[in-house]
Amino acid sequence: MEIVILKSADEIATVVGDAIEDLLRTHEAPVLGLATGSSPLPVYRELVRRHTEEGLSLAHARAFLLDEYVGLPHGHPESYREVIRRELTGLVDIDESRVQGPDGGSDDIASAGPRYDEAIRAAGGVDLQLLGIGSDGHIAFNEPGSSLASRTRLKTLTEQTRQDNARFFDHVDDVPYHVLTQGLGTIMEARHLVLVATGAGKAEAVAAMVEGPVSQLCPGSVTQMHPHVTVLLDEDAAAGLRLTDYYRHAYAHKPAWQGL
Ligand SMILES: N[C@@H]1[C@@H](O)[C@H](O)[C@@H](COP(=O)(O)O)O[C@@H]1O
Repeated sequence: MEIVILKSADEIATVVGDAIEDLLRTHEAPVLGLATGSSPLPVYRELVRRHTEEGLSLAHARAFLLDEYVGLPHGHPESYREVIRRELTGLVDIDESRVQGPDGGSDDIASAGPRYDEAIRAAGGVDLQLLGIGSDGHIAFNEPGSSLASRTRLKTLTEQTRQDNARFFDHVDDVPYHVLTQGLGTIMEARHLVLVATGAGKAEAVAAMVEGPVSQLCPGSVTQMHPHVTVLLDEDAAAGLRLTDYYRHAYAHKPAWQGL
């Protein structure tokens, strides 16, 4: 696991933007894993900027979302599929048919998860998966207690997550109780995990994820078992870590050929 501590969310967006640009320029059929929440937004703004100002193309890419609310009507402005359209895919040159999320509006939620995992597999798997982390250590919508081997399936949100996400809705009562989320096992199959966390509110979750035990109590900690993980933090989000001197030292001496 590589820990990169930078000064600001904009600096993080530049570094992640470089990694995504490299993937887009070097792969014929790149598959991106997209996350929602506020943490990846600066990265999306940077990709839109590179597309608009520098001609970076996403037309040959495919994209899969991490998760989706269950029960919101198709096209609901806070459904994650709509959020991604608004923040990224509708602003660049990727055709919307190449962007897929778990079908939270399906009449058959029980089979929607396995179907989604199959779609990711059929596309060749995710090359680069963007991730954020919830204040309780969840990634995607895998709440504490999630099986570390889980596949895409229905989960029930904790009340804390419903409260955290209430800011996007008129009222907390409007936040769905259920979601369809890629499982931790599904996420772990992506070839490169890129997790972004900023702000003091994430410091505790980041410390548990990076330096705590691998445990379903902190679902993000499963990423310690992945061979290629990059965690990008600002100073506030890194404040609870113990090995920061080493992380900075290693990044300062990183061989250029390694990329992210
Ligand atoms: N399902 C999403 C997660 O993918 C995201 O990581 C988390 C944190 O969001 P934020 O980045 O806004 O703190 O929110 C939601 O629960």
